[in-house]
Amino acid sequence: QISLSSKALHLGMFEIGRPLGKGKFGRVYLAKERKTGFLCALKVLHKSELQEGRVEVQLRREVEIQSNLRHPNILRFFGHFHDSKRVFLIIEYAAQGELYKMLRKAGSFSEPRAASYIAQMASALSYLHKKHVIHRDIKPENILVGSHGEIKLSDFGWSVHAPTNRRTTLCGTLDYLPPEMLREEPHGEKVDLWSLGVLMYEFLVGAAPFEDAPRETQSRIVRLRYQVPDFVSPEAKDLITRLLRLDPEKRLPLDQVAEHPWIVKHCKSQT
Ligand SMILES: Nc1ncnc2c1ncn2[C@@H]1O[C@H](COP(=O)(O)OP(=O)(O)OP(=O)(O)O)[C@@H](O)[C@H]1O
Ligand SMILES: O=C(O)c1cc(-c2cccc(F)c2)nc2ccccc12
Ligand SMILES: [Mg+2]
Repeated sequence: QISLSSKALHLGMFEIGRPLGKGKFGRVYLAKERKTGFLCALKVLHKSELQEGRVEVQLRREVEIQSNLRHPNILRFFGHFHDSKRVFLIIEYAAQGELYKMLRKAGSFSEPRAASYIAQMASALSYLHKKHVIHRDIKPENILVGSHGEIKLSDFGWSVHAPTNRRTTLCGTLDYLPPEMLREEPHGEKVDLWSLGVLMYEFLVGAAPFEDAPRETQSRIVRLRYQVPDFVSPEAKDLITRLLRLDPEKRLPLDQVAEHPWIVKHCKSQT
């Protein structure tokens, strides 16, 4: 268990290893804490880029939110420090990398595998919502995989404390956006339930339910125009349809997701 006091934090503490990936604002490296040999990921962000991107406030919020989260399916945030040019984030190393890459390689996931992931996501989201944190950017790209194949929700750059009608100039895909966010209306935790339904669909089908050209995607979302292929089991289809509801209040609550027959059937741990 790594315990880093912010005083003692500086780059010298770490042996920098291979690059793990590159995000919009930062490169991420494998790092080893010299004293303990503890492996972690070091996200390096350049202050100049943060200022140009006008994302300083968002980064501070991401750091503030993630610092207080402790859950097996949420990527752990250990600390941060900065020098004159860069901000460094020390985060848990997800040894099996991106779920997105696994999904693209496999095409789609088996129902047992998808059910296990959805159960873990429901557990992470339930923890977050109890703290009135909404993630708002659930998608395969933001889910990493730990050394035992467990999933780790990451990327809290868009998370906020609910409720909010924060205007998000989202530049990523529209595929996961619920109708209320597309309409830039006030929204709450239930936006994550919609995205969980989109995620489940994409795990089982290999493509998102409203995937199309951007304008078509937008109109298909607000009209709830999607179809579930016949190879998807009736139980799985039932859960998808209970999450993809235009009215946020009608989306299946997380505790009922965990007890849904499709989840129970595939997940040993009934706890
Ligand atoms: N903790 C980690 N463990 C293992 N790999 C990681 C970790 N964090 C990031 N990576 C790798 O680095 C890539 C970029 O990291 P990350 O997604 O956090 O950047 P980002 O700023 O969120 O980029 P974007 O906003 O475009 O998603 C990830 O896609 C992943 O491949
Ligand atoms: O020079 C600074 O004081 C500075 C600090 C931080 C910062 C400090 C703690 C947490 C965090 F997420 C970010 N971010 C920056 C981004 C751009 C330019 C300067 C800074
Ligand atoms: Mg990311």
